[in-house]
Amino acid sequence: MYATHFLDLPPLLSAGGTVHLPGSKSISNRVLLLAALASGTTRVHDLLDSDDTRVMLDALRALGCGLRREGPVLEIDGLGGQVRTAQASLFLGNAGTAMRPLTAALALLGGDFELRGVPRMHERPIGDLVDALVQLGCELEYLGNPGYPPLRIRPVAQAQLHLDAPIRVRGDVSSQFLTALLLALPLAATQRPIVIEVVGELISKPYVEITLNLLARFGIAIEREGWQRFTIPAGSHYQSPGQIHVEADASSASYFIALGALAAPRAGHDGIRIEGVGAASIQGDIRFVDAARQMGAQVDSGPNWLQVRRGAWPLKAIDLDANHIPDAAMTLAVMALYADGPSTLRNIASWRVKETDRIDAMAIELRKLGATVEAGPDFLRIEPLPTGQWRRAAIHTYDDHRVAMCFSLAALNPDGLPVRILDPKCVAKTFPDYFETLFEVVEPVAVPVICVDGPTASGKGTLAAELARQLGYHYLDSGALYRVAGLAARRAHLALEPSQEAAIADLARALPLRFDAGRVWLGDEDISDAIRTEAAGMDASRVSALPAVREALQALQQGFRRLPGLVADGRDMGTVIFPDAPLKVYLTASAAHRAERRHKQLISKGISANIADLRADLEARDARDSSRSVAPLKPAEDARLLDNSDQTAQQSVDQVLHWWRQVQPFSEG
Ligand SMILES: O=C(O)C1=C[C@@H](OP(=O)(O)O)[C@@H](O)[C@H](O)C1
Ligand SMILES: C=C(OP(=O)(O)O)C(=O)O
Repeated sequence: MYATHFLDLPPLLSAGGTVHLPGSKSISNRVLLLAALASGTTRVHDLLDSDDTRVMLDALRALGCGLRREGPVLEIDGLGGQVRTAQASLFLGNAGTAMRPLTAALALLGGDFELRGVPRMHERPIGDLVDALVQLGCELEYLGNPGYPPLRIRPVAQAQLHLDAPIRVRGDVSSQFLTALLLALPLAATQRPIVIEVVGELISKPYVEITLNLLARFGIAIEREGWQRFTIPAGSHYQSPGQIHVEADASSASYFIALGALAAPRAGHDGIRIEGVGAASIQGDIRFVDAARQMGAQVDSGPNWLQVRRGAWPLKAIDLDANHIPDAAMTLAVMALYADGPSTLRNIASWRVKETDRIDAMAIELRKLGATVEAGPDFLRIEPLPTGQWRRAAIHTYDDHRVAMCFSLAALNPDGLPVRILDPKCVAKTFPDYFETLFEVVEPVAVPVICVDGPTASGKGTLAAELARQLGYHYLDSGALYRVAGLAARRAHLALEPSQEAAIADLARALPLRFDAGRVWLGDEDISDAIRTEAAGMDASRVSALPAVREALQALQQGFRRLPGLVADGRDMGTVIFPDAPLKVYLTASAAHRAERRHKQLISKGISANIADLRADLEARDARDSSRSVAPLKPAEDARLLDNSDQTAQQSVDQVLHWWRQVQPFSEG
């Protein structure tokens, strides 16, 4: 997951390959609750691991539920209708699928509970569900604004519940209120049937189908008359199915279906293949496939896979009542930019009460890209965005995973512009590795590289590693490669001189080298410390003067250029290895400053050193590095010079980030 302030997506050229998507949020959280309420142990396969499921798991654990991980399987010991903890304060993040169903279940289970979430959760309505539960005789109290979490639940005896009359619940704000009652009321239906009546038009109906389907898997067969009346038969009790598999998330699939529809085919691939969800899905969002086809996508499917290829191009505009696919329809709003006319998404009022006001958020951010958008109380109308009119935008994501994921598709724009996604970690709600998964199947126009070259002890490593951290980019410490080559050559008893050039180059080419969490590995050995000695530095300088060794290491270094970008530090990054890098920095400091820094570094490691000697060594090394015939140490012609003699590390980082903003500007407004 990218936990950076922003993630810059370079313009994308094409896409192709296979993605395995994480489990469905809607299925995962329903299964967790049902397994917790049931008698017996349930083994859940392929459960989604994300913020929304984590808050549900934490809540179940707090209620006394036994949870065990066995590799990819989670084992849940059901509570059999009895909570083991009669008092708890539960934090449910921004998970509607945890807050709403747990409210109903806990109101019926009996106990003293507080349910809270993130600030936005306290703006998401729950009044219709609370009204239904109060009608039933449950005791709930608002701790903040009436109609919204946080909530306090107090115990009531089952005998006090009014189960004779139908329980009426509004269905036009969120289907999760009905889902919550359906999931929880079997707790009270042991003696008599319970009837639920929906007031008003039920929205997001396919989510109620998921609920009914999973209840059936846990032994509860709900009878329904249309979408208005649901009966939970007398004698209902949750029975664990033993094992249950969670399908991949169909809403998450929408971004990859769209990718297949939008992107030019990638050489050597036949469109995008999505594994884990397909035509046999119980998730309503699989119907996104119909909408994508209507826009021109070619989609083939099997029971649990989809294969998507670009069909009509540009896409065909769409006018759709998207009430049945409220989550996936956000993806259509970005696809509409690539259509042959204006597209309209209707009957989407519920977007206004989800992770953010999604109608406003989509309109604002689409306009930042240059689009003309009309936002109404329950619709969005989006004009296509012609070539030449796209703008570089920093997309505000409103802590809404879907805003972040759908706007990544703007990186396919025909104007070849990058897109900045602010706060990319918001995808953690349902798809923590979304961007990593995307990067596996897209081909960028070019992967951006920032080169930081300069003499020894100029602070390149510190600067480059920090830049990489802040940008979410990969990091290449090319100096380490030479150090490793030097170390390997020494260990192979090769003299570090031209007579052994070919042998050292062969060795370098086959180095089993790995950079992992700030450590350097050679095979199974952590050699991070061994390559950091002064002697290893001298050896690195020696082997790096051998042209055949440099050539052997070139391809290895260029292989580090992967999405979303690279910060490479060394001596010839800008001149030889990445000559097309959009930003090259040549970092220097006076020999006196560098000797002083090196001295401090050594002293802090308990190694005694003499500043004058260190300075003499540095100067000798500078002279050797800048006078060697191959790739001598010198600034690239287009490098920006940065003398950090009188700068703090932070000031250097800020300076380079300022240059990077000049090279790659984004409009925030
Ligand atoms: O029951 C569910 O799993 C969901 C129902 C839908 O909400 P609404 O019924 O509020 O539209 C959907 O947007 C949400 O992501 C998940
Ligand atoms: C609306 C969503 O979430 P929640 O389950 O919190 O309602 C969503 O995932 O798009």
